[in-house]
Amino acid sequence: MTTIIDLTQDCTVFVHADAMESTCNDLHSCNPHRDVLSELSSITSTQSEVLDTVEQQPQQLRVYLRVRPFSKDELSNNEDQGCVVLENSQTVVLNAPKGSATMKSSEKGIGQAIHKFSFSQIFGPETKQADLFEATMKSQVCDYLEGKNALIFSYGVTNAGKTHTIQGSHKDPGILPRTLDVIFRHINGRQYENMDLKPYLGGDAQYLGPDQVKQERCTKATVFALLKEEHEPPRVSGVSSDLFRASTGSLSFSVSYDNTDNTVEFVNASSGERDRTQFAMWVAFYEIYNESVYDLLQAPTTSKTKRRPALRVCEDSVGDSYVRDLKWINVHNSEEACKILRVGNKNRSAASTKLNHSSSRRMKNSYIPFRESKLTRLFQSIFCGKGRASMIVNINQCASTYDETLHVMKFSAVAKQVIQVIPTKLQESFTPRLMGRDGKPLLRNGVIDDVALENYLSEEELLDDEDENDMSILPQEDLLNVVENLRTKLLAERRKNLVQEIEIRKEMGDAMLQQLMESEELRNRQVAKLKDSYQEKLENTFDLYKDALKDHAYQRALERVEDDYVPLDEFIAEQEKVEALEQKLSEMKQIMSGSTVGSSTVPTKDNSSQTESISPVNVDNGVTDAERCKILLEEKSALKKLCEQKEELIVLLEKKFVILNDTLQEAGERYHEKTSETETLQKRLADQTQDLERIAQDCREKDKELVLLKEELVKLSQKSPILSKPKRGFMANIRDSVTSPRTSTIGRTLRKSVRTEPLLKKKPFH
Ligand SMILES: Nc1ncnc2c1ncn2[C@@H]1O[C@H](COP(=O)(O)OP(=O)(O)OP(=O)(O)O)[C@@H](O)[C@H]1O
Repeated sequence: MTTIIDLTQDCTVFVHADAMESTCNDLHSCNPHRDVLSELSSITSTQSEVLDTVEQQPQQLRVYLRVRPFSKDELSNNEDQGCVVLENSQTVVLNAPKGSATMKSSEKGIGQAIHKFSFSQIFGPETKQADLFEATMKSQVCDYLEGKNALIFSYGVTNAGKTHTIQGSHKDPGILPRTLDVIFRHINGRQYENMDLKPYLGGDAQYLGPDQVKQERCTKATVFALLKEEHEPPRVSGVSSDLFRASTGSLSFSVSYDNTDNTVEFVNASSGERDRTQFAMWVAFYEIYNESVYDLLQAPTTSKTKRRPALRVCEDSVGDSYVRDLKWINVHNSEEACKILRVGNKNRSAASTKLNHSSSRRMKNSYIPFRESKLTRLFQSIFCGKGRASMIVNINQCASTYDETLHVMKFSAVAKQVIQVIPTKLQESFTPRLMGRDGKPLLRNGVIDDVALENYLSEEELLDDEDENDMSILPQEDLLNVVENLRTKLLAERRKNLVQEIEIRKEMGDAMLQQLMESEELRNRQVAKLKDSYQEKLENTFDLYKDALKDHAYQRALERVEDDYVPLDEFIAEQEKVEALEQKLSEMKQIMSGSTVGSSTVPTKDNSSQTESISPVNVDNGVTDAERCKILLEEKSALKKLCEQKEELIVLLEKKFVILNDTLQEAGERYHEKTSETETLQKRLADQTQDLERIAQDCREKDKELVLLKEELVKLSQKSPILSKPKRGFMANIRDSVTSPRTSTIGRTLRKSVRTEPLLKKKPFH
């Protein structure tokens, strides 16, 4: 199987080409489960004559670099800044241009501005398509025709030359049409015309019945019909004759499968064997987009809203991955193969146009780890040693895409490292077998192994949709059994799951309730604590404010008293003045009433003028009575005003007096309180002084007693020194304590007890 991939930024396109070799014997056997490859007889061909030295390296992955030339536009846009320098055929140096993120980082001391990479081989801008094919693909195509799997893929940023390298143009074909051309040149005249030998699962082939063959023909016609509306493009054959000259003149291949162990071995070509070999060539074309696999030979849906059906990736019995339900088309020449390529490209561009119109275009691609991607799964076996892989890294030399280019180079370096460390596995059996988890086949001699099946249908297996094995390889009856078994198991699993779910829900509910209650209680406790502390703080603050207000009011009252203070003498003098004036006023009123009574009988127009005219001219210091009266009236009103002011002042003062009185009273009360407290304390002090005196007195008495006792002791010891010796009683101790007070602890203790005991008995401290 050869797989050629165009690994673009957003999707990956695969073109599979499977060539199967077989003898003409047994080709019409219709048993689809026969291990057809084991029946293949040897085929002959001439062996490859020229092998590139680079390609002889035993690497799993060969990584080539192709640098495309600048376009005219790029040159006029100053994209040529010497970013890519080819040191030799295997080493390239990348120089970060000014303004690139790499240069900016290196200026900040992060990373470098110059990077060096080495490849299996580097192809510069001047490399022709034919030269690239010769140098990279020749030996791989040779291997493929010998029965080995091959994988070729390109990787690079957009506009780097991937499509040009893989597909090329009609005038300048890339490695895919060239490969097809070489293959068809090689199998020319030895093609197996019937369509009844078809690729099956990951790496097998199966015979088809007549109905299935009809179906295949119909499918092929349908696929080709998709191109009918197009103008027929110039035929590839015109170019392929050049190709033939360039690439196949000296090339010939041979391959043989051993009948017993299916190993592949080279067989020296002999013309007789070569004539008996026939080839059937099948191609498929699909893409992986956003981790979904789409068949590009499937006619696109006409509906604007309906999505393309995605295909599933399955594993066969030996663990080889394959795309299930993928369309394989039997092709007989490179023209047919290229038509398939055009159909796929057409469907691909139709799908991408539709995608651009639909909202799903704004869908963000989620990151899929390389190990778990569909791409890795599909080509795992090749990366693990069941074939050879080549990666062509495509780059442009533009300064504006330098950072992306550097990223591609780094990725390729890593990919090479990763793939090289995957251990090489031996070629495994091609027999399609479904293996259980314990490694035993599920089907032995057409009978299902119940134990193996039981193990196989483990819970995990049932639930894992992605990794399921393909049951379609079992016979129909067995399939029914498997389906029945699965149904029973599924029901049992569902029941079990339901019970488990109910239990888990209950457990979770209980746990949550418990947690809720606990947290509620904790919260209540915290709230109560907070409430208490706030209450306390509030009360303290309230007390503080109360005190502050009291002080303030008291201060204000004192200030006001000071402001409005009038000395008592002044006040009395003022009052006397007021009284004198009032008296004078009443006298004047009397005088006035007398004069008014005398003139009231005579009606006049103007009372005041009348009064003036008829009043006697009472000359006193030159002022008439009328004038005096007027003055007095004015004085009276002035005095009245003054009186009113003074009365207000008196009221105010009285109020202040009341306040002052209260304050004084309060102060007096406080003073009394303090005085009584002081008295109590003084009394207590006097009591304690008396106690002290009494104690001192006691001490003095005790001292006296002690002196007496000492004297007595001295006397006693002088009188009877012999008697004193054996008597080590109380008195002896006293003597000891007295004679050696510093050294005897007993003495000290005794003195202490003698001194304190009576005191304690007499009056205890309180
Ligand atoms: N080696 C080359 N020699 C001459 N022209 C080339 C070469 N490689 C690429 N080109 C031209 O550069 C342009 C971009 O190439 P191509 O379309 O193959 O890039 P790409 O990597 O497939 O881009 P995308 O990922 O966007 O499809 C095309 O016009 C192509 O013809």
